[in-house]
Order: sequence, then C-alpha cells, then structure tokens
Amino acid sequence: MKLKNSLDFARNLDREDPLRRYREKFHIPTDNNDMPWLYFCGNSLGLQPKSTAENIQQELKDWANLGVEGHFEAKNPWMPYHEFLSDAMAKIVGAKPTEVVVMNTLTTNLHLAMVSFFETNENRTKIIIESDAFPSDRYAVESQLKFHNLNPDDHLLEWKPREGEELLNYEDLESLLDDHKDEVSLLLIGGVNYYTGQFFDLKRITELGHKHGAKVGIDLAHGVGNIQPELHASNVDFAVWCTYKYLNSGPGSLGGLFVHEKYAKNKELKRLTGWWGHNKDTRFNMRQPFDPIEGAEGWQLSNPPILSMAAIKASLAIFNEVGMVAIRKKSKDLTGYLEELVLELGENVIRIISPKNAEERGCQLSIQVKNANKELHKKLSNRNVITDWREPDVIRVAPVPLYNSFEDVFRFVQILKEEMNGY
Ligand SMILES: Cc1ncc(COP(=O)(O)O)c(C=O)c1O
Ligand SMILES: Nc1c(O)cccc1C(=O)C[C@H](N)C(=O)O
Repeated sequence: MKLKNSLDFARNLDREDPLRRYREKFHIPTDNNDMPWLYFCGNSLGLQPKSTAENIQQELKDWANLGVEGHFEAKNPWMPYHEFLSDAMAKIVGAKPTEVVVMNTLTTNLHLAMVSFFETNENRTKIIIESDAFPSDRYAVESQLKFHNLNPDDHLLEWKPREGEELLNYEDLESLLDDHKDEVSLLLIGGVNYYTGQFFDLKRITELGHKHGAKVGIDLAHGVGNIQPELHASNVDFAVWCTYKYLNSGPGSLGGLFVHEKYAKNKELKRLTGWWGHNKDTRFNMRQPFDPIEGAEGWQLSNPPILSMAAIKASLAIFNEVGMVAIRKKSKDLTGYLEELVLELGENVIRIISPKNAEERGCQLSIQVKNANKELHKKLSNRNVITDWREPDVIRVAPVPLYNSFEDVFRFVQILKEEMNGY
C-alpha cells in the first residue's frame, strides 16, 4: 500500500483526477530550469488561460479592421458584448442571467450597490460587517456612512469572533442584530472571508438579516469560481465580485454585480446612472429621460472595456465546460489532501485556522506556524512556492482545482516542512 504522504500516492491521485487535463490549458510560471512554480495564489491573482491571448487578439484584429463598425460587425459585436458573459457567470454564482452583469471593478460595484441598498431612516442607520472584513470593503462602508452624515464610530457594527477564536458564529450575528433591533439597514458580509477562508451560510445570513428588516449584500471576491454561492436561492439582495482571482481574467480585470430578481422591475430604487444602463431600444435616440434596463444591467454606467471582457470570456468558457459541481468536488479533495499532510507536521507546531468542515470553506487554507514570521513566507518564495502572507501571522495557501495538482500539494508540504525547521 502506498503511503498517503508520498510522491507516488500524489501522482496516482493526479492520474485519477477527471480534471487533470485542464492544467494544460493554463500558463504555469516556471523557474530558470523550466520547473513549474508551486503556485497557490489563485485567491489573489489567478493564472492565465492559454486561450486568453487568442480571445484578445480577435478583438484587436476586429478593431484594426473595422474601427467603429466593430460595435456591430465584429465577430463578437461590442455593443452587446457584456451579454455574452451573463449565462456562464450566472451559472457560476447560481443566479438567473438577468440578475448578473459584468462591469466596473469590485469596490466601484460595492458603492453602486450601497447607493441602492443602504437606505436610512430615523432609526435604521447602521451597517454590519465582519470585524476582519477586507480593508477595501471597510473603507467603502465607512465612506458611505460619512456620505449619509453618519459617524462610522457609532453606525458601523462589527460581527466579531469570540475571544481566542478566529471563525465567526451565526448566534453572535443574531445577538448583534437583536441588540440593535430596528437599527440595522445593511449587512455586508464577505461570502468567503479573505483571511480565514470561512465560507458563510448565505441563506442563513440572509434570513437573519431580512428577519431583522435589513438588506443583505455579499462580497464574493473570494467566493466566485471557488464555492457555489447559489445567490438567487439564498435570496441575498445584492452581491459583488472581481474576476481576477479564481476567474483567471487578468490583473485589475472587471467585476460583477448580482441584483436579486425581485428588484428587476423596480425603477424607483435609488441608483447612480449612466447611458449603458438605459433601455437598449432607445439608448441611441439620445435626449431620452433615463429608463433603466430591467435587471442587473440597469446598474451599468459606461460602455465596457472589450479587451478585459475578452479575457473574461476566455476564462468563462473553461468554467462553462467543466461546471462548478466538478470544480468544487476536486477542490474539496485537493484541499482535504493539503489539510491531511499539513496536520501530519504536528498540531503543536502548525495550526490551520480555516474551518475543518469542507462545506464551510473554499479551497484556501490559512496556516499559522508557531513562532514564524514573514521570513518563512520569504523562504518559501525563494523556493518558487507562491503563497501569500497576511498580517499578523497567516500564510494563505489556495490550491486551485483547475490548475493545481495533488503533486503540487505534496511538494509544497515537503518544502514547508524543510523550511519550518528552526521555528
Ligand atoms: C474581499 C475583497 N474585497 C475587495 C477587494 C478589492 O477589490 P478591487 O480592488 O477589485 O476593488 C478585494 C481584493 O482585492 C477583496 O478580496
Ligand atoms: N488585486 C490585488 C493587487 O492588484 C495587488 C495585491 C493584492 C491584490 C489582491 O487581490 C489581494 C486580495 N484581494 C486579498 O485577499 O488579499
């Protein structure tokens, strides 16, 4: 019998992996000897699909040959280009195509959504976020409060972990809502927390929020393409995400917005507007009063950058082919294997703060090594192991099912073991 902790065992898992051929579809960075890096940073910037260049080239070619006529005559006409992304994106987040749109970037979309869904009245003035929300989310929320002349010190509430713990408990969220009865207007939660990797029960959170009269928004930066958020069924009011992490669409690429179908026809909802959100039939008549497109498209402002969208289109084609069910299945196996090998290093020297239950996390494990500091992360990088360090003391490791292998995981743990010596 092969030992789990052996290269042979890992290679065997790769041979049996139904998704193994997808690794070939990505550019994996290599060292000077053409050895592939051990890349575990798809939670920050996903790797480039080989089909991306071809997709972008098509649009460059059409622009060169057609100029402005490309809006209608390009192989993929630019005028409706964002629509080509909606079906695949909707499947990934568990939504109806009319509930999603690709536009802007994450933080911009968060602001636009808060303009619509953070409504205040005399009593309801507060927003709840996770105490360890990603900084950009916190800054965005603080600035929205200030925009409404509300002091964040009084109106920003934090859902905190218990003393000595990292993960959040739903009972504590409920107590927080009870303690601030009728005061909370919006709950904004990271669907998968960037630091711990905790994947929240979105349906449960939404039910809690709605029961207390609050709207619920989800930041899916670390969730999209990683877990299955089932946005429509969860009944969340809105969600926002980026596409440069697990959706592999390139640095600074566009974000996404989900607005639940129940708001599709609501033209009274406050929003910031632009011409791309206007009724497509009359957009070019000009001089029309604003008439929002029904659904998420009605939140668009500008005509979108086609070159970035071409990269997203390339990546979504892969997701569409594989499907989130198969991706999630491999993800649980791959991260489960990583967890097993890491725990063998000894719980007295290493600790995983991500949830133990695979249903409550995505692919990322957040690891603490006793007495280690950022130097350890540097040592790993020097050996072409790409992870990231998040202050104060966590190494985030995200094996991505589309391009990481069980062998990558095995090799990572071997190197970690060697470099941990001395801490
Ligand atoms: C949870 C979360 N929110 C917000 C951001 C900021 O995204 P962007 O720079 O695309 O607005 C990120 C990533 O950078 C993130 O992980
Ligand atoms: N987008 C990034 C960038 O351009 C530079 C550095 C980091 C990022 C990230 O996306 C960080 C990521 N959101 C995180 O969870 O830490």
